[in-house]
Amino acid sequence: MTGVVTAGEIAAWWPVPGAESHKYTRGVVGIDAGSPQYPGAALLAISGALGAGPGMVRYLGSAPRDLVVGRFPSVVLADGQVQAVVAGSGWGALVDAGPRLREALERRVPLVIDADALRLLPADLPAETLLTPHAGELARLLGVERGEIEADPVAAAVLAAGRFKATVLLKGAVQPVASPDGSVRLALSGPAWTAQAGSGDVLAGACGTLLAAGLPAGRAGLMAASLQALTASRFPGPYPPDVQASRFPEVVWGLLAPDQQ
Ligand SMILES: NC(=O)C1=CN([C@@H]2O[C@H](COP(=O)(O)OP(=O)(O)OC[C@H]3O[C@@H](n4cnc5c(N)ncnc54)[C@H](O)[C@@H]3O)[C@@H](O)[C@H]2O)[C@@H](O)CC1
Ligand SMILES: Nc1ncnc2c1ncn2[C@@H]1O[C@H](COP(=O)(O)OP(=O)(O)O)[C@@H](O)[C@H]1O
Repeated sequence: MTGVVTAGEIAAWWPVPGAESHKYTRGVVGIDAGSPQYPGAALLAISGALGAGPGMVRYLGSAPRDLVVGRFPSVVLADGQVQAVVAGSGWGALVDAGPRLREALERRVPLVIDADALRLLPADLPAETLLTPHAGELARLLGVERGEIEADPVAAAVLAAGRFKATVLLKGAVQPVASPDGSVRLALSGPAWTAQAGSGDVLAGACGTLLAAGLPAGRAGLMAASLQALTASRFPGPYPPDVQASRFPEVVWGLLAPDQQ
């Protein structure tokens, strides 16, 4: 049986800062998303990362830097220590994905591998790697038709996690998170308002923040996907994905302190 994660589990796992916390202990997430071809993907991934409550976001990608700090002044452009990296969203054809992914791997921290970085997975992925394909990307990775993935997303996620020895969050209407040991859980589901260009980039950013906070990849995937779904349930309507991400904190607070809502 495949269990659905509960709101209570998400609240219990949420990384709440303590009195002694500082930005580096809360977790620094490096975002290598976006490019001159897809600059918006950088902003979307950053909006998702910030909405999940990181200690710091470093921008490591190739989108125009003025665009990034003009929109998000808390983002640090200087390279340095990170505890997790999000790689691949919006790289497009202008980023040389092989060297770029190797650079991310050389940091030896947990990774979210999304979108264009999923085209060239190395044989040995680090522990706590989270792959975030949609059905089209997973079909390409497994060399099967997309319909096969959509017919049984849970089986497809389990197959992929075993094959790539990494945790797999398969995006879509039903969102299984499968681990290499064969276990699988479903994220909470939400309305299909989230099915819009850029929601995946937001989700990757949120996953990165939770990995940087030290959560195992499976929990990070379940928490971030559920947070996005819960936000779309609480704030239904055609909000763009970065606006949805800006409401994440209210939803997190609702999980942590339900009686104060
Ligand atoms: N504002 C931006 O800058 C955005 C940039 N994006 C970037 O755009 C590039 C292309 O991404 P795409 O995903 O469109 O293209 P891909 O070429 O990776 O995938 C397209 C194929 O997958 C199928 N597919 C797409 N989404 C699916 C889903 N959720 N379920 C099932 N099948 C699906 C499509 O039917 C198509 O066959 C990536 O680099 C991506 O990160 C997108 O994330 C959208 C927003
Ligand atoms: N039917 C649906 N119901 C709810 N959420 C959905 C549905 N379809 C897709 N999503 C969400 O939309 C996002 C789509 O991601 P993706 O296809 O990678 O988009 P993009 O690359 O354009 O950002 C994911 O976050 C997924 O959770």
